[in-house]
Amino acid sequence: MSARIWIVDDDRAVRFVLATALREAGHAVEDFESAQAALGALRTRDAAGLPPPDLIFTDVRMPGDDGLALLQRLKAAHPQLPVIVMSAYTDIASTAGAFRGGAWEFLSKPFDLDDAVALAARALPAAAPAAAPETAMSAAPAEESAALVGDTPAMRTLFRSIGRLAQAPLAVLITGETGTGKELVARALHRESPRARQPFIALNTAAIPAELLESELFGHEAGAFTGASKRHVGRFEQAAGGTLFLDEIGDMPLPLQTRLLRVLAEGEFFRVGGRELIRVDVRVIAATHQPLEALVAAGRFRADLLHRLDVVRLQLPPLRERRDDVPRLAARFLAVAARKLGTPVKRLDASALQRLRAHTWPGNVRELENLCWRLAALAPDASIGAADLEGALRDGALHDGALHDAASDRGRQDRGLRDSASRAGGAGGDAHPAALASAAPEAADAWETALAAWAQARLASGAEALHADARARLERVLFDAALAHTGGHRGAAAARLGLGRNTLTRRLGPGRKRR
Ligand SMILES: Nc1ncnc2c1ncn2[C@@H]1O[C@H](COP(=O)(O)OP(=O)(O)OP(=O)(O)O)[C@@H](O)[C@H]1O
Repeated sequence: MSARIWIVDDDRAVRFVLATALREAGHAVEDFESAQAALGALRTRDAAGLPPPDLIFTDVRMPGDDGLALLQRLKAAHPQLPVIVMSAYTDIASTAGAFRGGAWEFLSKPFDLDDAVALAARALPAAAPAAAPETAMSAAPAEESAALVGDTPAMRTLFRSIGRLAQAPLAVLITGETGTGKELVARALHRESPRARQPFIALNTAAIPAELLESELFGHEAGAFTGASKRHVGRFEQAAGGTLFLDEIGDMPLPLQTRLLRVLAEGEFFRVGGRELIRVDVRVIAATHQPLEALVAAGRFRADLLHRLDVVRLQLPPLRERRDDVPRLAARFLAVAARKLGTPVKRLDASALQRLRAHTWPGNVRELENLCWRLAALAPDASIGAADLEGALRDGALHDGALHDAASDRGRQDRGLRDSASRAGGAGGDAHPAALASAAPEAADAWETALAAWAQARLASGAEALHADARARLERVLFDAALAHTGGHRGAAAARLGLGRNTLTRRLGPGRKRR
């Protein structure tokens, strides 16, 4: 099919090669070196009663009006006109900006000419009506939008998908190994969506004890169960109007899966112990490092829930499949670490980069991030060589669980620690899990993660007197464990705990049976 296609780009070489390829494909092509020139030509056609071109390719960064401003004007005058936005800047802010403005497709530069011609062929008959530009624009500054680092083909494809998906209110399932950036992607989807000004609420299903999960998700009324002294607003309600990110969805207990499915289908629910029907508009983004199909086959995950969550799937590639991103990720992490540690920025020399390229990264980007923090804190010189890496990689393997299959659990623990550190506020927010783990290896124990999650949940729900509550729970667990160990013998249990017998007895309270 022959069509009238315009190309707008200040780069003459791009105009030339693209126009030539499109002409060879049988199209009538005109090219313009600026947005103003193209708009002038469009006005002339409009005035003469001639139809607009069938398709426009435009670059983003050009002197004068940029491609996104051009897109806006084109869409205002001719909403049906398909526009393909081209750019070397494939960050999420650019791709999302293009799709938000109504772009038909985003073409990363440099591109393959055959791909560009094929894209044009698809755009011409398909020419779907463009989405109206959203009024609720992202409030995030460009720098923050670029938080997801990557320039490999896999990441460019991902950024394009994020830019496109952010506009659609579809359920998204993010899959990928631990540490590949699933949560970061979920945040980007939210930040670039029309919901950006509403809350983004994350819940790590694996980090919350199963018995607390239901009330965490849906809230509870005062008196709903022992210990529920006040009404608690669940994550669904907290996320009203925004996005709820359910991480490690594969770990959700089956009964709760059933409840979640019903809520997703009906858009309404009762708080635990409540009678008031709560309606909320929430976009759910789920993530998992587990093969959910296999869990379905094993009867551990509901097939119908999978279908509801898995409307669109984003598969994040492991770092070993995009090793070209390692240097820029490392540079970013070293810079961030230096800023937070207040030290000069360190750099990896060629030998170090080569060594990192050879690494298999079982802990993915998180492993690299932790390594960079260790190096920022511990490497002796500003220039980091391959020799400096050996110790750090070895430590990392131990701390990140990279030598074992524990990478995913460790990842969760790291995050639990970081969350609790950052919620502690002030300088604590800058403490990095790797630094904490190096200082006190036992700090990464799972129970601290669970405690952090519990504390966060309680704080989020407005609970007070947390310390007393936590201490009571800690003691109960410790006492029970020690008593179980000593066959219920209080004296022996107290001795093992390093407490006096009377202290133990007093703290156990009158309700406990003696031995
Ligand atoms: N492309 C990226 N650019 C910059 N930082 C990244 C990128 N991907 C991941 N990270 C960083 O790596 C760490 C792990 O990312 P994230 O928590 O999103 O991974 P995840 O896949 O959700 O992990 P898990 O499966 O363990 O929950 C985070 O600190 C995140 O900021």
